[in-house]
Amino acid sequence: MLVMPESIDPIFQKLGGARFASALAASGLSEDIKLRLSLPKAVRRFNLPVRMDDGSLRIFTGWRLRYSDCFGPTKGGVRFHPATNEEDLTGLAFRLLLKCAVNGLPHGGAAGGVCVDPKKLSSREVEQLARGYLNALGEEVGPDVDILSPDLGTDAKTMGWMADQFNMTRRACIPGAINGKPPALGGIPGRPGATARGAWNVLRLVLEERRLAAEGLTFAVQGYGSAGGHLARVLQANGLRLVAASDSTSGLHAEAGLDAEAIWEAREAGRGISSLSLPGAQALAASEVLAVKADIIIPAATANQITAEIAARLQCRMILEIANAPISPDAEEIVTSKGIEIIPDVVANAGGITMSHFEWAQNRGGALWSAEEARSRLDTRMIATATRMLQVARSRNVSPAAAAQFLALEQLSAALSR
Ligand SMILES: NC(=O)c1ccc[n+]([C@@H]2O[C@H](COP(=O)([O-])OP(=O)(O)OC[C@H]3O[C@@H](n4cnc5c(N)ncnc54)[C@H](O)[C@@H]3O)[C@@H](O)[C@H]2O)c1
Repeated sequence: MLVMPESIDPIFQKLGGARFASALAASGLSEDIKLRLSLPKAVRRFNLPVRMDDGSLRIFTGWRLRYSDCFGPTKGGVRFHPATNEEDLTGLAFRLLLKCAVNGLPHGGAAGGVCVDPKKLSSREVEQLARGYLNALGEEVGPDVDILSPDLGTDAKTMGWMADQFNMTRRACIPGAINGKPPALGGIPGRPGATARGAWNVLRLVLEERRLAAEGLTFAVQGYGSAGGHLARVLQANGLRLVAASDSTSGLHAEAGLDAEAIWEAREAGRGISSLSLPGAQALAASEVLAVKADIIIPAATANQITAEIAARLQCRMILEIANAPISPDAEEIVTSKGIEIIPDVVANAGGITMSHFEWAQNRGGALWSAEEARSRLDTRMIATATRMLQVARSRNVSPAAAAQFLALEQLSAALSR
């Protein structure tokens, strides 16, 4: 694909959304750097044969997309999901690059996956696919090249198969190539709650900056999953009140407060929110949780959930972005025109990737960190990034969301000016 100067801006609109595109326009980045940034470093597509349990052969399509290794080896998830496609993976890898840039992580963004519904495969078939995926990457995977981690439809078990396959092909034990492994195989303790812990650190600093006491503030969570559910519990433990929550089954609303722990226990037991009846709570549609009256709204489900229609009905002071790009492009201006503060995804949800970076660093150093050590390092990094973001916002008189984009561009410019 030949990229002409006039076609660069639409590419960035698509890759990084309006927020990135407007920061880019104000950044004065050279045309050379824009050109370098406009295309991924490498895109691989492969066909993966799997011998099914019934003896038939099926071929699944997989991709690995490495956006840029300007900060270090690329790093990113591998998803096994029926909607996997190259365009979405390109956007994911680009946003991961921005996240590494803002958070000063020595990695470039990557994303990969296979177009498959793993729920329709047996465990043996998924194992074949995971091992086949790793084999297809050949030399383009490894702790100094590209590091794989779990994403939709993949978990610690899948990553364990890939790590085993990687070690077999290299005839060595090299744990730093695959992240999200079980702790017994070199995974990092404390990974599951890392995104929530990081987000709380960021929120705490933003509240301090705005001279708001956390105690007694109300919040609502859309997407009571690993990230959203952990975060609801952390916020409740710190004195905030959960007034609404939803998962894909339904939502609940209670002005006087919902018990974050009770909803988490139900989730852990495999029961959705629709199965719950909590004292004083009324049921409401999953997406309506975003429009309830609360100080902080936390979208933690999927992208583009805050549509223009929802944005017009928002009744909050702040949005803490846990899902990636949860505000649709046409809604962002409505949100900001209402004076609602956005705590941006690239900083708010970076606890997970930061902990994942620690797993790689721990594996390369050959040491095993304690959960306490990993958490304390996470706190230090998250506080440093959030503090920088707020300083830039103050000094440039822009929103924290814009400041985060400026920080990313500054880092990218320094790394790509050659
Ligand atoms: N888990 C992490 O460490 C992490 C880190 C960074 C970003 N994120 C982002 O946060 C989001 C959630 O990730 P997760 O790991 O918690 O996933 P998860 O699968 O554990 O949880 C997702 C939750 O969202 C719910 N959901 C899905 N669609 C919904 C809808 N339309 N309305 C309400 N609820 C809905 C699901 O029922 C589930 O409870 C994703 O966008 C992910 O990219 C997660």
